[in-house]
Amino acid sequence: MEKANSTSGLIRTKSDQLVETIAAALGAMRSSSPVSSGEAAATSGGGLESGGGLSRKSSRRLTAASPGRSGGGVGKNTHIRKSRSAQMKFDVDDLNSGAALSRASSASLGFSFSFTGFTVPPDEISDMKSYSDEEIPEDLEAGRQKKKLQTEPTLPIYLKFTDVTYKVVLKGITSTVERDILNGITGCVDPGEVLALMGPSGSGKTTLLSLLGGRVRDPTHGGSITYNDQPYSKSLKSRIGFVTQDDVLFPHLTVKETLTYAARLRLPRRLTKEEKDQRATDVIYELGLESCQDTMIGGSFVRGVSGGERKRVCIGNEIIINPSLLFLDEPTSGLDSTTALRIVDTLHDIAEAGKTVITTIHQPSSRLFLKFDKLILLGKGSLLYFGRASEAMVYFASIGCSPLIAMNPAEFMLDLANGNVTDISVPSELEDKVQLMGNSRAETKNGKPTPAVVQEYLVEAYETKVAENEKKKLRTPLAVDEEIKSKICSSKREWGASWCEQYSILFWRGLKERRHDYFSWLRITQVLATATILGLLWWQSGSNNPNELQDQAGLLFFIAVFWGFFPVFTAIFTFPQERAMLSKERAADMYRLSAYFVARTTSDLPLDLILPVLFLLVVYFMAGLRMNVGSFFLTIVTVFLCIIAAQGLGLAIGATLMDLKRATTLASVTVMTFMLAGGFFVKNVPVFISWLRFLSFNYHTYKLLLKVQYQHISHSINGVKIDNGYKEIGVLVAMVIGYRFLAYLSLRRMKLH
Ligand SMILES: Nc1ncnc2c1ncn2[C@@H]1O[C@H](COP(=O)(O)OP(=O)(O)OP(=O)(O)O)[C@@H](O)[C@H]1O
Repeated sequence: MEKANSTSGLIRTKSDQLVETIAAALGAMRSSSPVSSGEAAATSGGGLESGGGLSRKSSRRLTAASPGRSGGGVGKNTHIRKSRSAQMKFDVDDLNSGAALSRASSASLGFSFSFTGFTVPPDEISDMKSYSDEEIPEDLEAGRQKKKLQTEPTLPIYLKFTDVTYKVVLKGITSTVERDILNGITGCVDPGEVLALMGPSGSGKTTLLSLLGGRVRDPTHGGSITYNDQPYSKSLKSRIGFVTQDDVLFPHLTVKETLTYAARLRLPRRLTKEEKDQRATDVIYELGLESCQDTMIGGSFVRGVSGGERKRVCIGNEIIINPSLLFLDEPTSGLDSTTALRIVDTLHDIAEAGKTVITTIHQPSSRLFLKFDKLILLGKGSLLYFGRASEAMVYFASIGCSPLIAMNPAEFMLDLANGNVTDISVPSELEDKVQLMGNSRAETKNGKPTPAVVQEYLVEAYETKVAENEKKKLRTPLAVDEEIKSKICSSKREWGASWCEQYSILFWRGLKERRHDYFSWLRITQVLATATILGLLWWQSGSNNPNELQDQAGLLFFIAVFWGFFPVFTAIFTFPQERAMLSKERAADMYRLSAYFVARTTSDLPLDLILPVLFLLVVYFMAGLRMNVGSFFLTIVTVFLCIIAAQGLGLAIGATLMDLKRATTLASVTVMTFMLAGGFFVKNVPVFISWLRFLSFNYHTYKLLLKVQYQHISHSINGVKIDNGYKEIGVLVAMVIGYRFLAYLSLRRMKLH
């Protein structure tokens, strides 16, 4: 209480002291700001209610004085008192930045505007909710007591981008069209700042974010993007955190498992496993995920954590590496305003620790908007505003665009960027233009300019009034330490774990993620049911005469086909299904592709090998196949070889096509061809197509199974010659390796694309 009193005392004293300075500052501002003289004149009568234009420091002071964030005791109506007194608390810098102009221009429109959204009329103030200490909402209280993540200092990175352009080539049936996605975007962001990229859907936010985050290594983009005045290099990958728009997470892992595996893979090797696990725990507490840490992430078909929690896990996955630069693509989309606020608060804490944070945002609430330091407003790929978020309204007022009714600043700017000027005053310049042109190109039904005309005006206004100034500011050379320079320029990658550790982590992660598939009763029932039906159909079949032999050979051929067919169709899903995760993790240099590939292909083996054993245990004895241990064991080995070879083919098809529809089509044609060429249906294959047999794993498996069962009876069964079997084993082993190598190469190629 004492603290609160002394704080408000300080505020009063400071504001009193500032009163004189304000008048002088306003005078200075009138001459330096791009705002029209009429609006500047209004400033003097604007009053001091607005909090607009608060700098990062001062906006933080304002936040600190709001309920829930306040450390001191608060009494009845203190919320209002504090907000208002905090609004009184601005520096000369803030004034110079034009904060007062915002008030002036809005006051001139008959209402007073503040960056907390709307300024509430005095008679409504008494109705506003205030909090006593006991009443502080749980969520805010949790945020207040949130444990801060302790991390070592990171390399501060100053991100600068000048005249960034990007175009795509759209190939039609008859022609090729080039489409500009970004047209000369310029801006910068310092360590400790949060830059928001705002704009309507399709305005180019994600594209710009991806370019800045080094995710689009497309040489066709123009302009320059530098990190501490150095171009992008591979070593930056481990200093960049990138939270994508879609939550790419494993649905069956728990929150804790997800973050722990990320920590073990991504944190530097010098940290022990315990330290890495501790970091994961710290992040869980930092993001307030402790209550759901043992809950599965969930997905479309699995119930899991909530959308907000999932988003926080995605952020956790990136902040766990203590990145210097953190990029986020719409981290608050689809979340309620309190959860969104909590996420943006977290981003602020991250920035406060010296990191550079860039986030795209769709339609922030006014409370969220207040929290951004810098803002880029995009409209159809063009820059409509770059500068301090708190000065955006002042800027738009200066070019004659102001809200006519109380409006969330973000909503106002998005309307403008969309060219929608309903409830927005347009400059006389633009009105004149509409009247002069007076045609359908410039005018809509209600006499308002068309979106295209508004857009054109905004781009032009920014280019003529602000762009050059901003560019000059960017040109200020930044003193970069040589050591820092070398760290950024280095193209050496730093893996968080050795190859073997990566393999082991990925192997166990794969087992955990697919543990439900492993013990899927459906699969087990399917295999056992097929085995039982086969056993009944071939019940105690013999091999004493050619007819019996032919029947039994049919069973052996079916076994070869069955265990060639299933593995192909399960393996083709492997890489297409994990494509998003693989791209995300490889883009962050989490592991070597070879470690992932070997781990992914071996973590499925235990189940793939258990199922055929179960199958053969049923079929072998029910069908009365050759009764000795050696034959049973060799039958199992033969089926194993067939499974691993067929899996290789499935992996290769999946990895090459990376599209399930095309992959299943190709796989079904291939499997059918191999089955037909397998030596059971056609004995006299024409010479010109006989080579097809040698590609068929069914043929080699069938031959080996015949050899195991009947080598003591005959040298030729059912038209198939039985020899020593080495050739078949050699071909199957070559297929096991060859198809996998092909799959690996395809994955590498996918990365290059
Ligand atoms: N590779 C591409 N090929 C064709 N068009 C593209 C490509 N990449 C981006 N675009 C187009 O560029 C525009 C900007 O896309 P971008 O994803 O950056 O927009 P956005 O502002 O992030 O949108 P949203 O808010 O809806 O996510 C869109 O119209 C999109 O269709």
